[in-house]
Amino acid sequence: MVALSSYRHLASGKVRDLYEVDDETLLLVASDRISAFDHVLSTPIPDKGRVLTAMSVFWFELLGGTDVAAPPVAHHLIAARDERIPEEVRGRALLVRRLEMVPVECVARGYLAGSGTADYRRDGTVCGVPLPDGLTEASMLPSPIFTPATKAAQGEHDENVSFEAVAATVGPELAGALRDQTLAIYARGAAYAASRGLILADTKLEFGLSAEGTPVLGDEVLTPDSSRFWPAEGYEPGHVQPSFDKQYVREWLTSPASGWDRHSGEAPPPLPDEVIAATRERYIEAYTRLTGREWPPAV
Ligand SMILES: C[C@H](c1ccccc1)n1cc(-c2ncnc(N)c2C#N)cn1
Repeated sequence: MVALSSYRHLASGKVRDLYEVDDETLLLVASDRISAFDHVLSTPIPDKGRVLTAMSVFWFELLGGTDVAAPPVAHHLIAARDERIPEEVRGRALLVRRLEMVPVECVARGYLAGSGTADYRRDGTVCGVPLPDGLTEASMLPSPIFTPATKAAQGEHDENVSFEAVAATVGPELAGALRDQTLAIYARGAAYAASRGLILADTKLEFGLSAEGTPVLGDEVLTPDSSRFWPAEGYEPGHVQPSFDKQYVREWLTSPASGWDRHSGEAPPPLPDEVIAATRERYIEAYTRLTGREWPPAV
């Protein structure tokens, strides 16, 4: 049995780690860590890594399948079960093909939220895309838009950039292909989520390049960490929507019970057991509602 320590550690994000298995193969590990208000919390959410990994696998299979309605999406997933996946991370790690990653955060938005709302309020556009007057927080957009960003250093926010800036960086042909793939994947994810009573407000995808220079979907896909999921019941534009997965965490951290001031710059306090348990249940509910599969998945 191989140990995780036998793989070279390549990178760590807020809640994920990346290791080298061999020249062509990487191990993408999802931790149980959770971030909120730009802090990685000190209390993990049991099973969060496994649930989000299973969700990515579901989407890779759906998008990469031979569904006649849409061409299969090229992606980096090799295996979710493999003897090269160490026991200690089994179920929350994916064997993926090493790609030459494109340095663009490929974001699609069907609704106005987060930095999209801030940009819109400033000048009526998001990433240079003009939007109609009169939109508000959580408004549904006339049609989904591609709003790329450049990856910021850890702890900083990504910077929204125009399509033209992406074209200047990677060339107009690849920029167009990234936009088309991002919007196509968002559309399929949003339609599927809607059929399960969930709104996919936006998502962030990362791509690498095939030998022919075409986009290959990498990273995690359409998870609550890379996307905003809102319960369709209760959707109402005009205010920040409850996050499907992090609402309990956010409400407790901003309640007097936590004793924490989110604007203090101090680290948040540990979460109480009942918030941890309720959040774990929300991740499992997101998985079962989206996929229609039982939790835990059959081994
Ligand atoms: C942003 C993300 C990351 C994940 C986990 C921890 C820190 C960063 N990342 C993914 C790659 C990457 N590189 C080459 N081939 C690939 N197939 C992938 C993927 N996925 C590089 N960085």
